[in-house]
Amino acid sequence: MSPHKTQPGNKKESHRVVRRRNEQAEIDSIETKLSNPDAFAGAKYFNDLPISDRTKDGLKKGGFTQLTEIQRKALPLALAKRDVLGAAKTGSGKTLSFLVPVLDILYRSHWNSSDGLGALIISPTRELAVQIFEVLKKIGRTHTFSAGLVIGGKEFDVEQERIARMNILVATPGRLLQHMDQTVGFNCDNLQVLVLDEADRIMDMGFQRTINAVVENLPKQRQTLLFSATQTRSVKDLARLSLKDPEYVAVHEKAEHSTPQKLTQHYVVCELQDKLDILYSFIKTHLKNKVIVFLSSCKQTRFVYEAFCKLQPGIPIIHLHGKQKQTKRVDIFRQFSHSQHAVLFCTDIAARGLDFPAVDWVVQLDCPEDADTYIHRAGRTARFDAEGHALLMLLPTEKDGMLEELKNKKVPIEEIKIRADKQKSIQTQLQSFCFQDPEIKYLGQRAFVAYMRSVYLQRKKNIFKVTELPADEFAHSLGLAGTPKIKFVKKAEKTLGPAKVSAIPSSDEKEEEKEEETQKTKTKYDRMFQKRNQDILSEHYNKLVDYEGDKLGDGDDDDFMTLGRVDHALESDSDDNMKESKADNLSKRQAKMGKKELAKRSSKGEKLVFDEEGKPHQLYEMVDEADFLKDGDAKAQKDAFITETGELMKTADVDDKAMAKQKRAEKKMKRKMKEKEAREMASGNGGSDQEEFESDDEDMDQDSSSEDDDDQEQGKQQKRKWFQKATSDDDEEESSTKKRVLQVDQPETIQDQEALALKLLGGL
Ligand SMILES: Nc1ncnc2c1ncn2[C@@H]1O[C@H](COP(=O)(O)OP(=O)(O)OP(=O)(O)O)[C@@H](O)[C@H]1O
Repeated sequence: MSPHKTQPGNKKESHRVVRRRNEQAEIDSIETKLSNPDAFAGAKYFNDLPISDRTKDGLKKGGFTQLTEIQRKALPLALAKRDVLGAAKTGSGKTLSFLVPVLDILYRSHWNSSDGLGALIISPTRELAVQIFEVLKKIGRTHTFSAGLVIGGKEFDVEQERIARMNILVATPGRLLQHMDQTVGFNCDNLQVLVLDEADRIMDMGFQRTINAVVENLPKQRQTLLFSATQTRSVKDLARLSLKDPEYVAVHEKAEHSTPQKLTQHYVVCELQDKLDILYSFIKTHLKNKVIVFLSSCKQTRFVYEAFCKLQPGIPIIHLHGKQKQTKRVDIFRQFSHSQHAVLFCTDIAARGLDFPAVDWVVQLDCPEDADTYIHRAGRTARFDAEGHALLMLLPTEKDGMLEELKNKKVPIEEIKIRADKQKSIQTQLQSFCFQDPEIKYLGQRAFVAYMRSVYLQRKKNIFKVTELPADEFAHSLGLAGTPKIKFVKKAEKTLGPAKVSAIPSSDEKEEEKEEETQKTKTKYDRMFQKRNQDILSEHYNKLVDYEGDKLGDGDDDDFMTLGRVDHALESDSDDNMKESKADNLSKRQAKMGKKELAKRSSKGEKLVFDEEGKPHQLYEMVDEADFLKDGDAKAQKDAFITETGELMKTADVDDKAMAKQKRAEKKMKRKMKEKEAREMASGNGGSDQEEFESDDEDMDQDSSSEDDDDQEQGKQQKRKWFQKATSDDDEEESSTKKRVLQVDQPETIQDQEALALKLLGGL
């Protein structure tokens, strides 16, 4: 029992009163100790610090006993209600450096549900917010605060309902501001603590204005804690705006290296076209490891994921990128966290802050944009006091520039060579995947363009040299038969091997040029395949067109480069398909022409026979003359054929006419029914219940689709994602939505988590 605790003095004193008195004594004692926070500079354990028994209990239950360096330095100051600007290496324990003060400061203020919002934690990404929320749940379950996640990706009005009741919120900037603007009853006037986590990333992601607007809505009299892994200028700017006389806590500033001590770091210099072979060989030799592979775009991530799944290397493969639905991303985060051996292909969405336990290797397949991004990516392994390895793949053209950057940032990294005998080529397999599966080929093309684009867009031109990339070889290494044509929207005209790069001179002219380009690239096949109902290939092609359409919304890849012409070898395919297209697939032009005119213009049908090699021949070429004459002379055979075919056509014509008549009758009937209903409505009788119900359903569909519009992958409503596996995102989504309706015991979605957290943390 703590020294400040007392027993009930007399029977009339309720346990509640005693508890209150004990709590107050504990709080008084803590406050006294915190009048000199420097006295705790040498603390080793959480128990040595002046924090509440409840928080200590939560920390113990969460498995946290010993302090990390940043915690030792930042906690006494933050607990003493000072503004803190904290900077420490990745994986050094910054999260607890602000969560412990948040809980304890509210506790010391006797915060309860009627006091409203007491602490606000802002994180740049949803994943990170979820992660912070989970740690909060872990250590905060001994308190009685209510806590919520405000990260978008779920219904705004549901959040609106709950947000006003929360004591602690973990939020992403955009969604938070939306609530500040639109949610009546969301009041931050009492806010005690504001936390800005991953401040460097908040700034990198362009949230400066949003944060400024959020801060404007907060009371000036508050405590602010700002944490960051790197101390950039923009972080200092942010600190100037939001902190008051802050205490600077930069624990690793004087350290020899900026990366964790137990992180072993290597780089390998290789050609672009060899990267996937090296990656595959690496994975095959690390099957008993947990590996994260960073790529530079969502499209590459998807392609490499799909292709490697098909290669079946013998280890679970998952992928994470910004185009996945929020729930899917959270699922993947959990799945990888709980895996012992797995490979995660991902974009930089997973580079900062995410805390996957026990990652053995971080492989940077594509060069990071700068040394800070390298440090963040590599920091996904060797966290806390664990060991880890990082491997960076550099192109010969990237080597000097990137190594110089890393040296300046105090990153100790050494070169290793790949043993040629250990390297296995997967190019033939990728080629055959692309050949057999147009979807893989399509993904490969997109990956190619996305990679080129990402290199082109890099700011550091001394490292990233797009014109020196071996475009053809790279395309082949992805399994593509030809190099997709790409266009840069930029001043100078450049050519990448045979891949033509056309130019758009200035932003003013951009739109015009774009239009022109669109006109130019509309070949016969473009036009033909835009008619959705033609054939399978057209559907495949339409996806390309659809995704090009996506570009406005997704802002990811394609507004800078586009696939000018698609390497499908479509010509013969499409001609055949056109021949086979049925009458109801006629183009508008053909339909206008009328059947008779069309019949006049079109050539007569020919009967062809295919030889063993698949080559077509006229019928007579394949028949021996003697055999042919057995059935009578040529003229007689011709007459018999015409009579027989004529009869068949007559029958077919009768059937067609009967069918057309029936359709007309059905149409007429429908029209009459509609007219009748309209008359009834006008005379005051509403439509049937059934109809009302159906139209409600339609609205619901529309709502649910718009709810997902942050996710470009969804593309067309109701349309199955073409690149998915049998257990697709859609299926999972659907089942998780169903689950949401049911009472859940185990938290599976963010809502479940929140509900659980409410139970655990709060007494609403
Ligand atoms: N005192 C502690 N005792 C044991 N484990 C700890 C302690 N503090 C933090 N950890 C663990 O160390 C890991 C890294 O912590 P955390 O995510 O807070 O680091 P970070 O500094 O925020 O990293 P990043 O900059 O990458 O976000 C987590 O798994 C966390 O559970």
